[in-house]
Amino acid sequence: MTDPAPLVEVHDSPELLATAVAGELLNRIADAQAAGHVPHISLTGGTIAVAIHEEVARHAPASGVDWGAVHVWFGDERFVAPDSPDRNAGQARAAFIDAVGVPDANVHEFPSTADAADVDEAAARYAEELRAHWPGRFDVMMLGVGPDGHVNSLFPGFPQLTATGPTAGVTGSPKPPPERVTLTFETTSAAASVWFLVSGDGKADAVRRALADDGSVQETPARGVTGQAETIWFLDTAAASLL
Ligand SMILES: O=C1O[C@H](COP(=O)(O)O)[C@@H](O)[C@H](O)[C@H]1O
Repeated sequence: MTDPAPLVEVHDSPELLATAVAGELLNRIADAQAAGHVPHISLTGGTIAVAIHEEVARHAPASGVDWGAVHVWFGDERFVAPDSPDRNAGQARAAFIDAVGVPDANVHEFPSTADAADVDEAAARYAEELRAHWPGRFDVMMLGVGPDGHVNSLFPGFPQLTATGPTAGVTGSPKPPPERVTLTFETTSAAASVWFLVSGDGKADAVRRALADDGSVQETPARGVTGQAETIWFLDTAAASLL
């Protein structure tokens, strides 16, 4: 079976993009729960992700979502202190997780520098977390995209692009902070729905390269992720300007 062709949805502003994605995410979670399923979602870090998370918090009360029956994962993490403002998990907690009340047992954070000696140990510990608590499928995986085409902490030309195993440690990241931990393509390939979230003209060329008929994953890592059921590119007009 071939993966379905990616869909592109363009919104007039980053704010409208954030509201639309948040609404769609709440609908997907509520629908999955109505069908008797416990959804597992994977979050991304980055600017537009925080705006989306804040919209999730704003619309959560009317959504009918049972936050006690949702599992939250992270696509990548900066390997920093637990209270560092750089932590993707800390940003997501502040934006919506703590406000909506997902139980701590269902929030699967990557280890921080307080929990692991180095990025490789942190990656191994997250792989163990996946083995223990993940059903082998994400309902929705949200992915920010860097101007260089990176997703999660999978950077152009870096060895993690061909790593085997579910997770990988990263050192010398071109985007600070330099030490990170990431899901690999082996794990991102288990997402039913992959949603790319991209805002701003600084990302327009990365979006163009990712959606072009040809090109390489080594140059544009975003080309390496597709959803089993759907792949949607949620863009604002600036990010879509070179399509
Ligand atoms: O460092 C990261 O960057 C990307 C994209 O972030 P953005 O601010 O350019 O939108 C993000 O997807 C990733 O999770 C994060 O660790």
